[in-house]
Amino acid sequence: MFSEELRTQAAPIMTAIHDHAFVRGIADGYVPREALIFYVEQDFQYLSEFIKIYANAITKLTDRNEMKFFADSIDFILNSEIHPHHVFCEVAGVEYERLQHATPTPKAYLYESHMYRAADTGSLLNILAAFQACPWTYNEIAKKQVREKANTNDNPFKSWIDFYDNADDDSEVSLSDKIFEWIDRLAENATTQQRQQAKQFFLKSCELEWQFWEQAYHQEDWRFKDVLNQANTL
Ligand SMILES: Cc1ncc(C[n+]2csc(CCO)c2C)c(N)n1
Repeated sequence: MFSEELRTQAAPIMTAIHDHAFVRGIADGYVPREALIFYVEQDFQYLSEFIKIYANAITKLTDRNEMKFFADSIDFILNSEIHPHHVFCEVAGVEYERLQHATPTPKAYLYESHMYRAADTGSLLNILAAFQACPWTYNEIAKKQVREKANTNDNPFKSWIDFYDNADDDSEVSLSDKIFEWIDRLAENATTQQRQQAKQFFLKSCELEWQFWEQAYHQEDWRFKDVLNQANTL
């Protein structure tokens, strides 16, 4: 199965995500305040682009069920995905509204551009492969933390963990499992070259998920951020 190949090849990246200091911090109940703020600022920007890319993907579909999947995903990001941001803001003691005007950092910009590049190929297989790192890695993080019983009442991130553990639990099959099934159906009719391209999109997105945690933990920004910000005011 193609999706098994994807999971197997992404395993070292998934392990590094589980072991990342930010992700361990969520399980342990402590993440430095600056890291939380940086994450929310960048994730807000990233998710706004994500919505636009999903909307763009709908234009490539003819099947109503498939359209519904992307429409539901847009609804989820707009209306539900703000909850985990509120959790981080509460722990950091900052107002969410104050974090909604950041300039995308190099890694956020790279991840967004990577998704647009997948969309530009016009291939639904590439789009789903590039998207899939997002629900897959978050669901894996949450499932592992629930198995480790990290979501105790005294963990300030309890509701973050529960959110990503339950987010796709309204049916037996999780959202990321459904996307993997969809990827498998498309891969059956794809050439070896098309499958390789989709795999590249998936694996790079997985690395970019790791990079997203990393940049927030170390607050990695543009070296000449002041120049960029100044240009906005002129
Ligand atoms: C960098 C980054 N990656 C993944 C998510 C989580 N996430 C965003 S949308 C979605 C499901 C809908 O497709 C999930 C699980 C995030 N917030 N930020």
